Amino acid sequence: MSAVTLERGLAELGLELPADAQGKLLAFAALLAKWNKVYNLTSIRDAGQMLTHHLLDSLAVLPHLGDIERLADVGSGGGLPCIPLAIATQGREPVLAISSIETVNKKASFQQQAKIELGLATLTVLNERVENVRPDRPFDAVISRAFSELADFVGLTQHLLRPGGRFLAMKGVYPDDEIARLPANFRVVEAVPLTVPGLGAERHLIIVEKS
Ligand SMILES: C[S@@+](CC[C@H](N)C(=O)[O-])C[C@H]1O[C@@H](n2cnc3c(N)ncnc32)[C@H](O)[C@@H]1O
Repeated sequence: MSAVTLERGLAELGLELPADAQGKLLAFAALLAKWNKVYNLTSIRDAGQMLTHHLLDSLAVLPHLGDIERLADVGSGGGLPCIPLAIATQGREPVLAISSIETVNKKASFQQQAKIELGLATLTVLNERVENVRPDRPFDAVISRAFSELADFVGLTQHLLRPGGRFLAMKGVYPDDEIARLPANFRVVEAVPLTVPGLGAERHLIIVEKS
């Protein structure tokens, strides 16, 4: 994993991160690579691809989160995008509290270990099915990456959101068919094309609101 490639990628994304963030991102990638053998966290084995396909891909959404204070990442697997986002927003004002929701115990345990090793105070890991999560306070936004099709995503997570809150779906090519299948009371308010450095594939952030 190249620190230079990461630095270049972050610069291409226009991201200025806290001083220790790059080191923590590289440490997270190393943890993923190490525990992948045991926990089967990702099909990606190559260190360079780990950087582009996971870290930079996760961070590409950061400029589009807005000034939210509470974010839930649903079906977060090995901690994507929540752990790169938590690393990148340490020390941010207002504080961004991120709850990671993952049903598979070994994946949630990996995230909990990464949270401790990387000192991510703003990250909470919930080993639950999203359907069973009842937050004390609703979230400003719910994000997911490779979780489900749009209609299932909004259906399974709408109980987490405050009124006016946003669903943020990280997708590849523009998902016309999935958007067409959204229930009538949900609408796409923005579809942001994302360019992930070194990825060479289409990415979109689909932002949905309940009307
Ligand atoms: C394809 S993985 C994607 C993981 C991660 N977001 C990523 O981009 O690498 C989907 C994850 O959703 C989790 N999942 C599936 N159904 C879930 C549910 N109802 N509640 C919480 N997590 C769920 C699975 O265990 C799996 O880890």
